[in-house]
Amino acid sequence: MDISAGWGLVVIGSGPAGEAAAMQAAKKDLKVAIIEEQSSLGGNCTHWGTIPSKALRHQVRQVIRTQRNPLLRGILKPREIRWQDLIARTREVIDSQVQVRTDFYVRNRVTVFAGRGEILSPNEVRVDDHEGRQHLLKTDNILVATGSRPYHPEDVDFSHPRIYDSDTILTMDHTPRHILIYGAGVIGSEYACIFTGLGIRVDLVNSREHLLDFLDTEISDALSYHLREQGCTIRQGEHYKRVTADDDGVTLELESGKKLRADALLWCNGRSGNTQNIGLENVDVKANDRGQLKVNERYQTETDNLYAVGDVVGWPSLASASYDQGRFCAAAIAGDEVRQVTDVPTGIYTIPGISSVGRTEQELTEAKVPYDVGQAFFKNLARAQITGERVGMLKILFHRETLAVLGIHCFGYQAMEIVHVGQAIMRQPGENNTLEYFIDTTFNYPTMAEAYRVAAINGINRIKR
Ligand SMILES: Cc1cc2nc3c(=O)[nH]c(=O)nc-3n(C[C@H](O)[C@H](O)[C@H](O)COP(=O)(O)OP(=O)(O)OC[C@H]3O[C@@H](n4cnc5c(N)ncnc54)[C@H](O)[C@@H]3O)c2cc1C
Ligand SMILES: NC(=O)c1ccc[n+]([C@@H]2O[C@H](COP(=O)([O-])OP(=O)(O)OC[C@H]3O[C@@H](n4cnc5c(N)ncnc54)[C@H](O)[C@@H]3O)[C@@H](O)[C@H]2O)c1
Repeated sequence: MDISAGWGLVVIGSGPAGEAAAMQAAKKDLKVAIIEEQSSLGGNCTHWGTIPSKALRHQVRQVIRTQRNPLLRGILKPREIRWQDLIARTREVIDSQVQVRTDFYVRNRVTVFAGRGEILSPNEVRVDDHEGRQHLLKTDNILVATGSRPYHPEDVDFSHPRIYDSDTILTMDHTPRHILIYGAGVIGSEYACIFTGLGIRVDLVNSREHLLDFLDTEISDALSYHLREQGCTIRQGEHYKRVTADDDGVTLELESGKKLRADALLWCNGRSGNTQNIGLENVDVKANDRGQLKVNERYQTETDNLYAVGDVVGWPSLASASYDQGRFCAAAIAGDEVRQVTDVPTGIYTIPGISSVGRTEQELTEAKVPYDVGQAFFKNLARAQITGERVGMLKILFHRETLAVLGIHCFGYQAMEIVHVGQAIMRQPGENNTLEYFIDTTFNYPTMAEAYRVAAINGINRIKR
């Protein structure tokens, strides 16, 4: 075994959380090693989650836009597009991301171990590398950034070639005409839009009563409406009883007695933290029943120099937040101020997309906050008319007396980008957080961001009536 000592931080996992922590620790002059068991860096985010799903969505949006454009309509037939071809283009994006990320480690002199990491004690990690060698790393601190994987109930046969999860769907070598999606969380809803955009029949089965019920109700209803309009059948409040598959397709039997049959099934119901066989028993740390670790405000587990960030600690389980958690954790290890990730915006890449930050109307009503609403409908904006992206709205929730912005909820073209304009104002201290900013500031024209001025004027007019 190859033994090395003097490491300041050993990171297990090279997703957004591990990468950001490794870079931050290196900037703080710690001697850093990172261990990754996949054949290239970037984590599940780059290889199986965020990046491939967003690259697929982008291509499908281009197809949809082509269909809407009278000059281009007919050039492309969505039903003739092969899933494998979309995946091939997606691979190009993944490869570019891997290259960029690999360079970060080289430039910041972080040592990469390609293999599986296992914690032996609070100061020792063993690596079983891909060449069959073993390395023992002696370190002051260990960071678990092992991410998550799709949750697999035991009674569903995921080895069957017609049953997929959000990882294996990227290896599907045929283009189904009809797909069942079980689980209408963020992953299920995003993939439902990707498949309906390709003209594939989708049955989206939701175990809850409303789609994405943590969202503003109007926006969640608008998403249901648009998904249905695009040909997706949404079945709410349904639970699976049995999944059976054969050479020709899959049957999903529901507890309500319904039997749904299609060419393939995509299972999108939940994720589990990757904490199995990483040596937690050697440091007296236990994961919960979803494989997640409990951490304090410094991202520290019950063992002093053992830290955890990213999906493995549960909420919010987003790449966006994982980058910040990794950075904040490494800074705290290096002795900087302790910072936590809060006020995370929601960015859901359905078609149309959804984004929000701050509180919802339901939450403000429950908390008895005197608020009002300013709205802008995209169909009235010049930019939306030019691009033909007329579906959507921006809703600003603000305090009726102080005019402080309390929540931004956006649905439609560029929603995930324009939410940040409102977020920047919401983050201003005291009286600087004001709806009036959008009225007193000149915005470029014609832009989607103009929606802020329209919505703010609409809101002010309501309270001055
Ligand atoms: C389909 C899908 C779409 C998503 N879309 C978005 C989105 O649009 N926006 C967003 O913000 N988030 C999105 N997410 C969530 C986001 O991908 C995750 O929150 C993010 O990947 C978590 O980062 P992480 O660093 O914790 O771990 P991961 O990205 O899961 O990476 C963990 C890494 O650790 C490695 N590892 C595990 N165990 C070991 C071990 N013992 N030794 C060595 N290496 C190990 C794994 O191989 C993996 O590479 C999406 C997720 C999915 C599944
Ligand atoms: N655009 C985005 O931000 C984006 C896109 C895709 C995924 N994600 C993230 O990926 C995560 C997974 O999303 P999802 O749609 O699969 O599921 P979800 O988190 O919405 O959960 C779906 C259902 O599965 C249950 N569940 C979750 N984990 C379980 C487990 N380990 N065991 C048993 N039941 C479990 C949940 O209670 C829920 O009823 C979310 O945290 C989401 O934030 C984000």
